[in-house]
Amino acid sequence: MTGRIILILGGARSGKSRHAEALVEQSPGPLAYVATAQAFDAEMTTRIDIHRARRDVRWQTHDCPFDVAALLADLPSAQPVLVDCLTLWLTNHMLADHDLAREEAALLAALRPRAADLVLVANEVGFGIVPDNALARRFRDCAGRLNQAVAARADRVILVVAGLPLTVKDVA
Ligand SMILES: Nc1nc2c(ncn2[C@@H]2O[C@H](COP(=O)(O)OP(=O)(O)OP(=O)(O)O)[C@@H](O)[C@H]2O)c(=O)[nH]1
Repeated sequence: MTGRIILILGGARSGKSRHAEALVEQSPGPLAYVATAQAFDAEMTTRIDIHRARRDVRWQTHDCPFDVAALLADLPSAQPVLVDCLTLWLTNHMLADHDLAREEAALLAALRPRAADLVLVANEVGFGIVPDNALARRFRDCAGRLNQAVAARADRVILVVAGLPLTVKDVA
């Protein structure tokens, strides 16, 4: 059986992570949680602790702020994987001044069909007003382009709004 590639989009606190976790938890464990967040301050540490506490023993956590492509290649194809989230992964590379085109190409190449589902979470950041500084505008544009590229490769794309999932792409 071939797993699906599923992209879950949503705004901050939209419930996208919880929806993604519930989706992956439908598969038998062990389940891989690929965390791209870096805890630079106490607030982020608390957020991460809350996430860790709600994951049960089926989950194996991999902290991976940068090389998600290499990790995906290493994880067993039959293991369900959740990557949370691509927007923080992009932020990490932008702040480190890495070659975004190269990193994105490697990530997209790693989105190959696997035996189990691969679920990716990303923020939809483009709904607000035009940011007033160049870095924020670049980030918004890069995030939007990345979401489009991942969505093009995904079998299913779900937009989570106020905790409610709306399927916007479903290749049967
Ligand atoms: N480093 C690390 N990060 C984690 C871990 N568990 C969760 N995270 C990160 O926590 C982030 C989600 O934080 P939140 O601020 O709660 O999510 P949100 O996007 O605002 O809210 P939702 O839309 O409801 O998911 C994700 O990007 C994960 O990478 C972990 O074990 N380690």
